[in-house]
Amino acid sequence: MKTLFKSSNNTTGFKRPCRGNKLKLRTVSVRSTSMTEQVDKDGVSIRRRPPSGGDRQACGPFDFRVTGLDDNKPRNILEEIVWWKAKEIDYMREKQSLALLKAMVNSAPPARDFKAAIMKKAGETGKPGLIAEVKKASPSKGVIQPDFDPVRIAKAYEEGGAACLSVLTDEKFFQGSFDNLRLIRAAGVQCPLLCKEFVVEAYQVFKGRACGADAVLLIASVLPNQDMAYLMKVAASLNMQCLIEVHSVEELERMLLLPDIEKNILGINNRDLQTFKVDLANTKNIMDSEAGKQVKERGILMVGESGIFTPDDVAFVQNAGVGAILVGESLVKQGDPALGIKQLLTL
Ligand SMILES: O=C(O)c1ccccc1NCC(=O)[C@H](O)[C@H](O)COP(=O)(O)O
Repeated sequence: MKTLFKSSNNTTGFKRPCRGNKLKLRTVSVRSTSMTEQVDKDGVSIRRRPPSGGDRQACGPFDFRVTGLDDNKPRNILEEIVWWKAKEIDYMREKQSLALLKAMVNSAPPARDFKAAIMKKAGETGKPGLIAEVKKASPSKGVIQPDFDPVRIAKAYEEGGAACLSVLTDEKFFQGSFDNLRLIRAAGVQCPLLCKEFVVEAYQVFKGRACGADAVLLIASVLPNQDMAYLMKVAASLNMQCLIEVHSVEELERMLLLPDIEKNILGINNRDLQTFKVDLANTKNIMDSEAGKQVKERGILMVGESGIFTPDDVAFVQNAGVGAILVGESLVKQGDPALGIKQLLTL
């Protein structure tokens, strides 16, 4: 895929131009307001790296700055996050090799069944299975919970009736960490854990498993089908499941072409990452589409993600056809997150 190099002053760059250079416009009409976004030939809207490489380039022993890189800025927050990941993974790999992670994975307790935990809870309560998110901060809201103790919050979520937990591991944009995953698992929390990371490489999946994750997030706007299928295989080889996130009908159609999609879970994100606007109608519109009907016929478990604050919101996405919900902000900011879950799900 990509070929990273270190230049003479140790900055990181890319030898190959971004495949996202050949972009076309697509009108996404599933939201209440239609919007236009750029997608490449694989249907991917997020460019994985700056189109002209890093701001410094290397050629043999020389190192030079490329000027006039007007399109070399991230177009939205997801692009900014993904571009940062290349550097972050390099740094992580220097501190902890893949070989070391593999050894940790081999001696880790087995992964738990994420999907089964959701279905079990949903069956018991008649409500969508809750994936409660351990989230300190976000690019859209800044710090959400200043008094952030990940283990206390995770235990409260479990006590309140969450089926599974989502643990944000991104440090720069969400103030999360892989350590939080490890600490929550080590504290004896029984709910299966989702590694909520912006995955672009297999290394991150191994890292998540080594820290105790049972499932991992993969985002359709970031990963073309070939990469998605590869990362799903990596996760399956570690007995992990994937939460595959879409935000449009087109992305859902593309994901439905993937082998073994039924063994995993599909999520619809209600947050528009260009504007940060959250609209629960995104879940309904996608579920009402032809692709949404196929999802129901094929019995694929769907998750409504983001912007769920009230029992009415839960009812709205449940009526739209999802079997699970992913909730962060509305629970994590409460003094008593266990009570927050009971009130949200009216248990
Ligand atoms: O939450 C953000 O601001 C955000 C920005 C950029 C990329 C992803 C983002 N959120 C990730 C999520 O999917 C949410 O944390 C998750 O769905 C929970 O959402 P919420 O209940 O609204 O906190």
